[in-house]
Amino acid sequence: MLDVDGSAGGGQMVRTALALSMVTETPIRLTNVRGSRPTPGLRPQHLAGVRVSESVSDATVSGVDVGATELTFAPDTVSGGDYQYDIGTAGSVTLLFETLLPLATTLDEPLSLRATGGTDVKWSPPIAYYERVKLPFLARFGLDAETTLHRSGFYPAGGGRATLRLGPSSLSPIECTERGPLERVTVHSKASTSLESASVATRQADAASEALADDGVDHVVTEPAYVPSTSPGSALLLEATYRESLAGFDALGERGTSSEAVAEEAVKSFRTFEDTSAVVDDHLADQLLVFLALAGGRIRIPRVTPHVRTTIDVVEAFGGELVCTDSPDGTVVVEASEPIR
Ligand SMILES: Nc1ncnc2c1ncn2[C@@H]1O[C@H](COP(=O)(O)OP(=O)(O)OP(=O)(O)O)[C@@H](O)[C@H]1O
Repeated sequence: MLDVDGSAGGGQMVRTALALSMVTETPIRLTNVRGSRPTPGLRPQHLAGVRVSESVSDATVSGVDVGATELTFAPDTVSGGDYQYDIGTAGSVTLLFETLLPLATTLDEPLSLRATGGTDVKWSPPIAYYERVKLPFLARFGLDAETTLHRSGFYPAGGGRATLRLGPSSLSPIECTERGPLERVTVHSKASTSLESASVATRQADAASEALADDGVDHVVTEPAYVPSTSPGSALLLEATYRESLAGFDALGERGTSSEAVAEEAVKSFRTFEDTSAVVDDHLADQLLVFLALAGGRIRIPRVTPHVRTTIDVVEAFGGELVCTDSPDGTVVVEASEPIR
């Protein structure tokens, strides 16, 4: 049984360890789960990841409870088919998808997961980021995956629903060290129907469009959407298309924050990224590493964030090696010098 020490990180270490355990068919013992967080141990959204992984890989597990700081997970074979999971809170649906996404590389038949929870919640990829940035980027390297949004779910009630569908995939090496010129930015804005009278989605889109126009950035704005949801909320995504890459910059509305401030937050992240030569944004950077470790290749990321560091630690526990080389302009090239398997 492989020991994976989670003391340096949070939920992402749990998800990455589960995914690599299933892909490599390696039983694991996870210790010091979410050791660096103020409330260590499994939270409901991490428990969801373990439970779904248990179902799809017919795993034998022990120690799986909210608050558990140690658990064992011994997968059998991953089976395709249709699965469902209700996180029960506004816990992130996309982070639940994260646990299964790498399984596309090992599947013999399609797999789908219909999940209920938060689709646009803090500290996780909003569903539009998944649909417009992450999955299209990985599709370029052979990942067959798509998401369908059935209903948006915001904090605190959640109640959002989305389906992830995976097809058997064979990845080519992720070689991506130059992004090429910016071709355009696409602005996607949505808000709950209850916020339509305040024109929230429209104002977010207009403010983002104005700021991009001031910067002389070629951009298009998709029709602002008003969507049914249990709790009110709003989300904005700037999808930046470069000749060789995609990057995303998102922000969520919350009580006390103006629509214009939401736009400003997303535009500011885009401007910061534009000032670098990185190929992927800070979030895709850490989310891609598991695929880099499986497929091989090299990517240029903005910097080594704590999430990047701890994902590299998990990859190393599974026998892979990701080497970071600093570039003179401050970006970092991560190379899979030793892919897993
Ligand atoms: N705004 C965002 N857009 C895209 N991705 C995001 C965004 N915010 C966070 N992420 C991604 O979500 C993941 C969050 O992982 P993290 O381990 O912090 O979360 P967690 O499972 O909620 O656990 P914990 O509660 O321990 O922090 C990371 O991959 C991060 O890059």
